[in-house]
Amino acid sequence: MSGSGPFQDKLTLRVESLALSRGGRVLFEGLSFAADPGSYVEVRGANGAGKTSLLRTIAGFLKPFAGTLVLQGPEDRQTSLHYVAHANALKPNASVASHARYWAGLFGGAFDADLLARVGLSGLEQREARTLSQGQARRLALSRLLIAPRPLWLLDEPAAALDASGHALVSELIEAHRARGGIVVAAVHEPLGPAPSQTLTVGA
Ligand SMILES: Nc1ncnc2c1ncn2[C@@H]1O[C@H](COP(=O)(O)OP(=O)(O)OP(=O)(O)O)[C@@H](O)[C@H]1O
Repeated sequence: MSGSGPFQDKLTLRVESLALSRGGRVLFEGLSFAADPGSYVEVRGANGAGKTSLLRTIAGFLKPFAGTLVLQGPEDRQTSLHYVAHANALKPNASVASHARYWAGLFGGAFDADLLARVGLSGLEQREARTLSQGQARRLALSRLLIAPRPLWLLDEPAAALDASGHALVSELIEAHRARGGIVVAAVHEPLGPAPSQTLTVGA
């Protein structure tokens, strides 16, 4: 799929002969791929293969052991991407709405109760995060994707803990983002639904 929306021509990701290491051990080497606007890259691999490490490297939190990783776009890396980690990183005593307001301030977006409805959290706005189910907490973590538009989404097992409607939601979010010219790189154990433009297997 090639994007044609607001992110078209905004960002490209080029990875050449990438090698990553953690704790003095090389996880994988020789990984090359490119992602243009509208791309959806699925990252597969066994537990411990290095999927999360790859996402964290693209996000700029880890340095490659070897190779090059170039994110080319008009803005700097941190304002070009959303990284939704495996852990939801919610504040236990803060409400659903206050998380959304906090992210709106942090990411430069706007709080909008409709977006909480879009991720299936209608009626839960005043609930503290510690009282949410795992799936509801995952939906809240994903809501930040809608709060501020950013061209690159790095998603670590985004559908973890989600029910069938949650899986459909993740698919819809990814397809809509691609249609706007966004790029999605997702670490998964099972296919999410949308046909990937590329599937990478790390640590094989
Ligand atoms: N801080 C760390 N120090 C040392 N080793 C680490 C550290 N973090 C992760 N590792 C190791 O790096 C390897 C890759 O971990 P990573 O989380 O990237 O794998 P993954 O493919 O995402 O796994 P999973 O499918 O289980 O989520 C693992 O062997 C892990 O034990």
